[in-house]
Amino acid sequence: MVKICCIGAGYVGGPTMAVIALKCPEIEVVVVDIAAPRINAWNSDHLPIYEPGLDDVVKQCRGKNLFFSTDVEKHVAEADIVFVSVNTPTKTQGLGAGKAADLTYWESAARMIADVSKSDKIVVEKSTVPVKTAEAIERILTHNRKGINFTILSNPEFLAEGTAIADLFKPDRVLIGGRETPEGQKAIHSLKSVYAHWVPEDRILCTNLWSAELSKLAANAFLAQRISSVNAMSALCEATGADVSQVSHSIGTDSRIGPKFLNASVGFGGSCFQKDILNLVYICECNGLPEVANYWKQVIKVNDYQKMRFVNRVVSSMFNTVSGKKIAVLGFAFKKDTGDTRETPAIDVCKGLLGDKAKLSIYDPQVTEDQIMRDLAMKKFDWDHPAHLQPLSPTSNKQVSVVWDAYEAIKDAHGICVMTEWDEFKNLDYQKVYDSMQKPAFIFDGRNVVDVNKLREIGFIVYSIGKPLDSWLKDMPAVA
Ligand SMILES: NC(=O)C1=CN([C@@H]2O[C@H](COP(=O)(O)OP(=O)(O)OC[C@H]3O[C@@H](n4cnc5c(N)ncnc54)[C@H](O)[C@@H]3O)[C@@H](O)[C@H]2O)C=CC1
Ligand SMILES: O=C(O)[C@H]1O[C@H](OP(=O)(O)OP(=O)(O)OC[C@H]2O[C@@H](n3ccc(=O)[nH]c3=O)[C@H](O)[C@@H]2O)[C@H](O)[C@@H](O)[C@@H]1O
Repeated sequence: MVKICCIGAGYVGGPTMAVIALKCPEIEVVVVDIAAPRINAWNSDHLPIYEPGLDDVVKQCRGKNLFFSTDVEKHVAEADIVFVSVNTPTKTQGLGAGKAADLTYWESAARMIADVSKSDKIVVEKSTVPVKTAEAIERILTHNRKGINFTILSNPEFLAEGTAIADLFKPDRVLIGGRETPEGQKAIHSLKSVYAHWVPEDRILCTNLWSAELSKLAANAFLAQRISSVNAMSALCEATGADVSQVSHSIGTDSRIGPKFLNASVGFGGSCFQKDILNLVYICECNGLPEVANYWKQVIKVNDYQKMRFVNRVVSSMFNTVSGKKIAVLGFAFKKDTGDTRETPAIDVCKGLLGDKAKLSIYDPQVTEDQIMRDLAMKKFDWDHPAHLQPLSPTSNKQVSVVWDAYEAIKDAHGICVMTEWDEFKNLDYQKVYDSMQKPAFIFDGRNVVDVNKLREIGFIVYSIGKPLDSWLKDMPAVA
């Protein structure tokens, strides 16, 4: 029986391995992690991450050919294929701070693999890593060699949160990069045969190691760039009376551009876009390509601009101050159908409003009070480390309350900020909402989910990203 071990039971390791176990009943899959609470949760009825369809997949194979364990060394030693799906945060100190990837967790995983191995292994980079990481990992693995052969492959993951199971069941492509040597090609073939259980062969792309590593960074950079491009247009739409949804639709029907990833928003969030682009920028700088670095840096700058533009809209619309005013924040996750808050734009928007002394009442159907308080207190980039290395208790904030119902959050508020596109925010009883608020009642829609005309009829002053401005907002500066 082929044995697979995955180091890192997170958003990628957990769902990816669960799907491999489901589709390959003859393969034993063990997911290991240093974080005991995470492993305990994977072994319980309350999985550590919320992902539609995941519970069902885990229930079907857990205890049969899918296992979760903290016994990292034992399972790595027994495995034929070791996936490494650990954190690769942005460095906060030293060389490359604020940009370069921190490979501490990857390096310690590689050293451990080298130490405990007693048989040949294929080591698979699942984490997103800087191009050429495989070279460094190979050195660590082979330096400690006791006659054992390690073959390294790059197999970056392209799933998106909220649709992880659907993405894994039917991926646009699976990418496998390896050395162009007989051993490298043999390892590619072995990994390919795992995915071939359910992925059509023409969707399994095989490249050299560096192309696979770079393709992952390039894919995220291109996706994020589309959002920054449409968000840049949204600012121009507001200034000119054009409607960004109409512009997106018009350009998206051009088959060369395509309709996806053209939704203007308060800004992109999530654990990877910013981190991976910063990493790309750093690699370009290190390779003496400052113009290329600056080109990609602009994608992040526009994203930061979009979040600040939103805060400034809120404050300037509400008579240039939100001090002491209750603002309801609807949604905190970085997108719908996930409880993940990593780099969510809601953090920057909330911090901006708190800076102007607003009182926030936050509601998200999947995010706990504990998590929100942690996020609002955490330093930039600190979230991307294993749980046991993060601050233990969240700092309470008197200006923030977290509630478990949208209407409760909204009651007596001066304004509403929609931060996540949860479906339930489309279907609120907005007449009831309006009646329960202070007047004038403002709604700032950072996700373009509300029916602007209907809300204006009720009496709301509505701001929607990139839409023709409410007459109330027309004379207000876009950036206060
Ligand atoms: N979250 C996502 O949607 C995607 C993430 N990625 C990449 O995948 C990698 C993992 O991301 P996530 O799963 O989101 O992170 P995560 O933080 O959810 O999971 C990483 C896990 O690795 C564990 N870990 C760290 N060092 C370890 C070690 N030495 N031994 C055992 N366990 C260790 C941590 O305790 C943590 O549970 C990152 O490189 C990320 O850029 C790629 C595609 C999608
Ligand atoms: O490497 C990763 O971590 C993953 O990053 C993204 O996936 P994810 O961050 O989970 O979610 P996306 O659907 O890409 O959304 C990212 C952010 O962009 C925002 N977004 C997305 C699309 C859009 O049109 N407009 C927009 O503002 C979302 O609201 C969200 O805040 C990529 O889509 C995945 O392919 C990749 O594997």
